[in-house]
Amino acid sequence: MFAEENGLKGDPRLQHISQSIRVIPHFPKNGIMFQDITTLLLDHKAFKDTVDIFVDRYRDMHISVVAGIEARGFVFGSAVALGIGAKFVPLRKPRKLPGEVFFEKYSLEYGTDCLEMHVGAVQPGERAIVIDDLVATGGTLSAGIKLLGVEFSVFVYILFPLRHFLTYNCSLNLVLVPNMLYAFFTLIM
Ligand SMILES: O=P(O)(O)OC[C@H]1O[C@H](OP(=O)(O)OP(=O)(O)O)[C@H](O)[C@@H]1O
Ligand SMILES: Nc1ncnc2[nH]cnc12
Repeated sequence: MFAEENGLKGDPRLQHISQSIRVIPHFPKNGIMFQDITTLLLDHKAFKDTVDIFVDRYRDMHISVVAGIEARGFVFGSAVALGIGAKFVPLRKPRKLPGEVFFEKYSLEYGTDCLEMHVGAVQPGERAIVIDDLVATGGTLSAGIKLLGVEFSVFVYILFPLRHFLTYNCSLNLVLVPNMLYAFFTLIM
């Protein structure tokens, strides 16, 4: 579900947020159009509007877990968690979490990686949202969904503050995880 189709059509905040993202060609390697959200973070209004839109949407949905994907999902996810009154659970890159972990390996647009989550961070039946800045191949998001949903049978709502425009259609196919209930919400088409 896109923000524009969900009551935010014509909302000037969306265009401002979109314009605050810098695109850097050929980073970190040739052919990648890197969507740089650090410029959004420099713009207080764009950053606040981004968080507010997600807080307004998820505030009254009985969400008790916001899982943020390292590293950029931490920035947006922790702000949304505070706003809706949920706990924040970091989904981290390998060998960063000190306790016992569940893990999921995945492939990226420029390599392979793995996500880990602390055992005990989420309880069966909790409702969670997974937050990251964008989706490219969908590998990272898919790993995040599996970490939460399959292990704990949680309801998973997915939102991205941003998304990778060029490969979006491909991403949606790849992130579908069978036998799970989840919904997408994105800000920018
Ligand atoms: O849809 P995908 O192909 O999986 O790519 C999307 C992921 O790639 C980026 O993170 P990255 O792994 O570069 O790590 P970072 O946030 O630490 O920079 C981005 O923040 C997403 O997490
Ligand atoms: N094109 C892209 N821009 C920013 N982060 C990314 N992660 C994977 N692909 C990316």
